[in-house]
Amino acid sequence: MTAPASRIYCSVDTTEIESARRIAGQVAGAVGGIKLGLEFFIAQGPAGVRAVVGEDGPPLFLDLKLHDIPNTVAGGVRAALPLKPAFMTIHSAGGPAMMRAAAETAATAGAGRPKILAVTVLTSLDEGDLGAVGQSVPVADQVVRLAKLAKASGVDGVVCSPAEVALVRAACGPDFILMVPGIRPAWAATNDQKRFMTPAEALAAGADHLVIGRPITADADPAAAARRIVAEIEASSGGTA
Ligand SMILES: O=c1ccn([C@@H]2O[C@H](COP(=O)(O)O)[C@@H](O)[C@H]2O)c(=O)[nH]1
Repeated sequence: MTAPASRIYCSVDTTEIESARRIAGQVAGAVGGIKLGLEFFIAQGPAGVRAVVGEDGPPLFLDLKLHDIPNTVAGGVRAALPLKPAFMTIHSAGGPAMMRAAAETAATAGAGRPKILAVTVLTSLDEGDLGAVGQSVPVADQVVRLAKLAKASGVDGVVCSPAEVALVRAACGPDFILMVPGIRPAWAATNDQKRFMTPAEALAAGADHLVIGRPITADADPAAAARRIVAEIEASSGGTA
């Protein structure tokens, strides 16, 4: 079984390069990679990303959640290829042609291509929120529906909450990548996350990777928080995680 630390992407949500570099340095070795998303990318762009992860830095999860017409999303993926992200995100709600365009564009980068992950239903949403946007279905049904569509559209995996991991795994098979935010240790604030579980619960359900931000980055000692999470995972799995 892969070491738990290597399965954690620390979400560094800040507008500041120095703060991002500091956190990335603090958690190095205690997590497997760094996730940079909209907040950082809008403020600092590709040069900021390079300043944080560099050429030989930790694996990069570039979480830009692209959602546009196929040609525009393909262009966004193409423009990101020089950053060599391990993972990139698009929204599954963009539809099959958009997802296929993203996957085909990523494939042009060859063996080191980014894996394309399709966001299903954001972990900050519950059934009431889905109803408000006209999707009056159980959240789990919608997540599984979008995950199957994503798989059929050629992407590498999805972003889903821990609550749907087992269902998506059963529907999409062992090789489909499940990147899972909405992770909250029992001692952490839930913030704006509505569908969440502990790190150990998410891994036991079948998650491949965990996305963890504020429980680590808002802690006075991010490295200690990351190590505490890894220790809790190891303890819960009896050392087999
Ligand atoms: O459904 C989703 C998709 C992406 N995210 C991102 O993950 C992190 C979570 O950060 P926390 O501080 O651990 O809540 C954040 O960057 C989101 O943009 C998500 O939470 N849910």
